[in-house]
Amino acid sequence: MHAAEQVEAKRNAGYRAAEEVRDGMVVGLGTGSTVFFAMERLGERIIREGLCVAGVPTSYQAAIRARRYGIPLTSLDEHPELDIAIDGADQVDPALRLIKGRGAALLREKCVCDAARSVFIVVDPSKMVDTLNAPVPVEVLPFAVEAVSRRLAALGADPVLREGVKKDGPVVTDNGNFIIDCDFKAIAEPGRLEAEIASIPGALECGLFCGYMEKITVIVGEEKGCRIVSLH
Ligand SMILES: O=C(CO)[C@H](O)[C@H](O)COP(=O)(O)O
Repeated sequence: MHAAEQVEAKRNAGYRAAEEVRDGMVVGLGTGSTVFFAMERLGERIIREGLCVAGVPTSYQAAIRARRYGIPLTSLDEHPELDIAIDGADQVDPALRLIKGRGAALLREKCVCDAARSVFIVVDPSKMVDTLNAPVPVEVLPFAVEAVSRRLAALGADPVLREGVKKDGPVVTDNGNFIIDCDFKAIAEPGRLEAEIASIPGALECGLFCGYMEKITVIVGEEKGCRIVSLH
Protein backbone atom coordinates (compact mmCIF):
# COMPACT_ATOMS: atom_id res chain seq x y z
CA MET A 1 0.00 0.00 0.00
CA HIS A 2 1.41 3.40 -1.00
CA ALA A 3 1.58 6.26 1.48
CA ALA A 4 -1.44 8.08 -0.02
CA GLU A 5 -3.52 4.88 0.03
CA GLN A 6 -2.51 4.27 3.62
CA VAL A 7 -3.72 7.73 4.60
CA GLU A 8 -7.07 7.01 2.89
CA ALA A 9 -7.30 3.68 4.76
CA LYS A 10 -6.65 5.42 8.07
CA ARG A 11 -9.21 8.09 7.23
CA ASN A 12 -11.86 5.48 6.38
CA ALA A 13 -11.22 3.58 9.62
CA GLY A 14 -11.27 6.73 11.75
CA TYR A 15 -14.40 8.15 10.13
CA ARG A 16 -16.21 4.82 10.53
CA ALA A 17 -15.31 4.64 14.24
CA ALA A 18 -16.65 8.15 14.82
CA GLU A 19 -20.07 6.95 13.58
CA GLU A 20 -20.23 4.64 16.63
CA VAL A 21 -20.46 7.60 19.01
CA ARG A 22 -24.00 8.40 20.22
CA ASP A 23 -25.42 11.48 21.90
CA GLY A 24 -24.45 11.74 25.57
CA MET A 25 -21.51 9.33 25.37
CA VAL A 26 -18.18 9.74 27.13
CA VAL A 27 -15.45 8.67 24.73
CA GLY A 28 -11.87 7.56 25.38
CA LEU A 29 -9.65 9.28 22.83
CA GLY A 30 -6.54 7.33 21.84
CA THR A 31 -3.30 8.70 20.46
CA GLY A 32 -1.81 8.49 16.96
CA SER A 33 -2.46 9.40 13.36
CA THR A 34 -5.48 7.12 12.75
CA VAL A 35 -7.46 8.32 15.76
CA PHE A 36 -7.03 11.87 14.49
CA PHE A 37 -9.45 11.07 11.69
CA ALA A 38 -12.01 9.78 14.19
CA MET A 39 -11.65 13.02 16.16
CA GLU A 40 -11.98 15.07 12.99
CA ARG A 41 -15.27 13.36 12.07
CA LEU A 42 -16.51 13.53 15.68
CA GLY A 43 -15.83 17.27 15.67
CA GLU A 44 -17.85 17.59 12.46
CA ARG A 45 -20.74 15.62 13.99
CA ILE A 46 -20.72 17.84 17.09
CA ILE A 47 -21.27 20.87 14.84
CA ARG A 48 -23.59 19.24 12.29
CA GLU A 49 -25.79 17.14 14.60
CA GLY A 50 -25.41 19.06 17.85
CA LEU A 51 -24.01 15.86 19.35
CA CYS A 52 -23.30 16.28 23.06
CA VAL A 53 -20.23 14.20 24.01
CA ALA A 54 -17.13 14.44 26.17
CA GLY A 55 -13.70 12.93 25.52
CA VAL A 56 -11.06 11.52 27.85
CA PRO A 57 -7.71 12.11 26.10
CA THR A 58 -4.89 9.57 26.51
CA SER A 59 -2.07 12.06 25.90
CA TYR A 60 -1.22 15.72 25.47
CA GLN A 61 -1.35 15.07 21.73
CA ALA A 62 -4.90 13.70 21.95
CA ALA A 63 -5.99 16.61 24.17
CA ILE A 64 -4.54 19.21 21.81
CA ARG A 65 -6.20 17.60 18.77
CA ALA A 66 -9.54 17.17 20.54
CA ARG A 67 -9.58 20.85 21.47
CA ARG A 68 -8.76 21.76 17.88
CA TYR A 69 -11.76 19.71 16.68
CA GLY A 70 -14.08 21.19 19.31
CA ILE A 71 -14.49 17.99 21.36
CA PRO A 72 -15.17 18.90 25.01
CA LEU A 73 -12.74 17.19 27.37
CA THR A 74 -13.22 15.50 30.70
CA SER A 75 -11.13 13.16 32.84
CA LEU A 76 -11.07 9.54 33.91
CA ASP A 77 -11.58 10.77 37.47
CA GLU A 78 -14.88 12.40 36.42
CA HIS A 79 -15.86 9.36 34.33
CA PRO A 80 -14.18 6.17 35.57
CA GLU A 81 -16.51 4.21 33.26
CA LEU A 82 -16.48 5.17 29.60
CA ASP A 83 -19.13 4.30 27.03
CA ILE A 84 -16.65 3.75 24.26
CA ALA A 85 -12.96 4.19 23.40
CA ILE A 86 -11.43 4.75 19.98
CA ASP A 87 -7.74 4.01 19.61
CA GLY A 88 -5.08 2.89 17.13
CA ALA A 89 -2.66 -0.03 17.31
CA ASP A 90 0.74 -1.03 15.97
CA GLN A 91 -0.20 -4.68 15.44
CA VAL A 92 -3.38 -6.77 15.77
CA ASP A 93 -3.41 -10.59 15.67
CA PRO A 94 -6.34 -12.89 14.75
CA ALA A 95 -7.31 -13.24 18.45
CA LEU A 96 -7.52 -9.41 18.61
CA ARG A 97 -4.51 -9.10 20.86
CA LEU A 98 -2.68 -5.84 20.30
CA ILE A 99 0.71 -4.21 20.46
CA LYS A 100 0.43 -0.50 21.16
CA GLY A 101 2.71 2.29 22.29
CA ARG A 102 4.63 3.59 19.28
CA GLY A 103 3.48 7.01 20.48
CA ALA A 104 4.48 6.28 24.09
CA ALA A 105 0.90 6.73 25.30
CA LEU A 106 0.34 3.08 26.23
CA LEU A 107 -0.13 3.55 29.98
CA ARG A 108 -3.07 5.92 29.72
CA GLU A 109 -4.33 4.05 26.65
CA LYS A 110 -4.57 0.85 28.68
CA CYS A 111 -6.36 2.67 31.53
CA VAL A 112 -8.89 4.02 29.02
CA CYS A 113 -9.26 0.65 27.26
CA ASP A 114 -9.92 -0.99 30.61
CA ALA A 115 -12.49 1.64 31.60
CA ALA A 116 -14.47 1.50 28.32
CA ARG A 117 -17.50 -0.71 27.75
CA SER A 118 -16.56 -1.13 24.09
CA VAL A 119 -13.32 -0.38 22.28
CA PHE A 120 -12.93 0.41 18.59
CA ILE A 121 -9.40 -0.10 17.26
CA VAL A 122 -8.74 1.75 14.03
CA VAL A 123 -5.95 0.51 11.78
CA ASP A 124 -4.82 0.26 8.18
CA PRO A 125 -4.33 -3.26 6.75
CA SER A 126 -0.54 -3.26 7.39
CA LYS A 127 -1.27 -3.62 11.12
CA MET A 128 -3.02 -7.00 10.78
CA VAL A 129 -0.55 -9.85 11.42
CA ASP A 130 -0.71 -13.59 12.06
CA THR A 131 1.73 -13.41 14.99
CA LEU A 132 2.60 -10.34 17.07
CA ASN A 133 6.27 -9.60 16.43
CA ALA A 134 6.79 -5.83 16.76
CA PRO A 135 8.94 -4.47 19.59
CA VAL A 136 6.86 -4.20 22.78
CA PRO A 137 7.18 -0.81 24.50
CA VAL A 138 7.39 -0.88 28.28
CA GLU A 139 6.81 2.28 30.35
CA VAL A 140 9.36 2.28 33.13
CA LEU A 141 9.91 4.26 36.30
CA PRO A 142 13.19 6.17 35.66
CA PHE A 143 14.43 5.17 39.15
CA ALA A 144 14.34 1.49 38.12
CA VAL A 145 15.38 1.70 34.48
CA GLU A 146 18.52 -0.48 34.75
CA ALA A 147 16.94 -3.09 36.99
CA VAL A 148 13.88 -3.36 34.74
CA SER A 149 16.11 -3.61 31.62
CA ARG A 150 17.89 -6.61 33.12
CA ARG A 151 14.60 -8.33 33.94
CA LEU A 152 13.32 -7.69 30.41
CA ALA A 153 16.54 -9.08 28.91
CA ALA A 154 16.06 -12.19 31.05
CA LEU A 155 12.63 -12.63 29.41
CA GLY A 156 14.37 -12.77 26.01
CA ALA A 157 14.06 -9.16 24.88
CA ASP A 158 16.71 -6.94 23.41
CA PRO A 159 15.81 -3.88 25.53
CA VAL A 160 16.51 -0.44 24.05
CA LEU A 161 15.86 2.80 25.90
CA ARG A 162 13.79 4.96 23.53
CA GLU A 163 15.63 8.14 22.56
CA GLY A 164 13.97 11.46 21.76
CA VAL A 165 13.77 12.98 18.29
CA LYS A 166 14.61 16.70 18.43
CA LYS A 167 15.47 16.09 22.10
CA ASP A 168 18.69 14.67 23.47
CA GLY A 169 18.39 11.75 25.84
CA PRO A 170 15.48 9.44 26.63
CA VAL A 171 11.86 10.01 25.65
CA VAL A 172 9.97 11.18 28.74
CA THR A 173 6.33 10.10 28.62
CA ASP A 174 3.35 12.29 29.48
CA ASN A 175 3.55 10.61 32.90
CA GLY A 176 7.22 11.49 33.45
CA ASN A 177 8.57 7.99 32.79
CA PHE A 178 10.90 6.32 30.27
CA ILE A 179 10.09 3.82 27.51
CA ILE A 180 12.10 0.65 26.90
CA ASP A 181 11.40 -0.98 23.52
CA CYS A 182 11.71 -4.76 23.72
CA ASP A 183 12.18 -6.87 20.63
CA PHE A 184 10.99 -10.40 21.46
CA LYS A 185 10.71 -11.37 17.74
CA ALA A 186 7.63 -13.59 17.19
CA ILE A 187 5.66 -13.71 20.45
CA ALA A 188 4.32 -17.23 20.98
CA GLU A 189 2.30 -16.49 24.14
CA PRO A 190 1.46 -12.78 24.29
CA GLY A 191 -0.83 -13.06 27.33
CA ARG A 192 1.81 -14.85 29.33
CA LEU A 193 4.46 -12.32 28.32
CA GLU A 194 2.17 -9.45 29.31
CA ALA A 195 1.69 -11.02 32.76
CA GLU A 196 5.44 -11.61 33.17
CA ILE A 197 6.25 -7.99 32.33
CA ALA A 198 3.51 -6.79 34.69
CA SER A 199 5.20 -8.68 37.53
CA ILE A 200 8.43 -6.63 37.27
CA PRO A 201 8.58 -3.85 39.89
CA GLY A 202 9.15 -0.54 38.10
CA ALA A 203 7.67 -1.78 34.80
CA LEU A 204 4.52 0.33 34.96
CA GLU A 205 2.77 -1.03 31.87
CA CYS A 206 3.58 -2.67 28.57
CA GLY A 207 2.14 -2.27 25.09
CA LEU A 208 0.66 -5.78 24.93
CA PHE A 209 -3.15 -5.62 25.23
CA CYS A 210 -4.26 -9.25 25.50
CA GLY A 211 -7.23 -9.15 27.88
CA TYR A 212 -9.74 -7.09 25.94
CA MET A 213 -10.69 -9.15 22.89
CA GLU A 214 -14.29 -9.53 24.17
CA LYS A 215 -14.99 -5.84 23.92
CA ILE A 216 -12.72 -4.92 21.03
CA THR A 217 -13.97 -4.29 17.51
CA VAL A 218 -11.23 -3.70 14.95
CA ILE A 219 -12.02 -1.38 12.06
CA VAL A 220 -9.57 -2.07 9.25
CA GLY A 221 -9.64 0.85 6.87
CA GLU A 222 -9.05 0.14 3.23
CA GLU A 223 -8.54 2.38 0.25
CA LYS A 224 -12.30 2.30 -0.29
CA GLY A 225 -14.39 1.58 2.80
CA CYS A 226 -13.47 -0.66 5.70
CA ARG A 227 -13.70 -4.16 7.13
CA ILE A 228 -14.96 -4.93 10.62
CA VAL A 229 -13.29 -7.67 12.68
CA SER A 230 -14.68 -8.77 16.03
CA LEU A 231 -15.03 -11.96 18.08
CA HIS A 232 -18.50 -11.12 19.42
O1 LIG B 1 -0.34 3.12 20.55
C1 LIG B 1 -0.33 4.21 20.02
C2 LIG B 1 0.27 5.41 20.68
O2 LIG B 1 0.88 5.07 21.89
C3 LIG B 1 -0.96 4.41 18.70
O3 LIG B 1 -2.33 4.23 18.84
C4 LIG B 1 -0.39 3.43 17.72
O4 LIG B 1 1.00 3.63 17.65
C5 LIG B 1 -0.99 3.61 16.33
O5 LIG B 1 -0.66 4.87 15.80
P1 LIG B 1 -1.00 5.26 14.31
O6 LIG B 1 -2.49 5.29 14.19
O7 LIG B 1 -0.37 6.62 14.11
O8 LIG B 1 -0.38 4.22 13.40
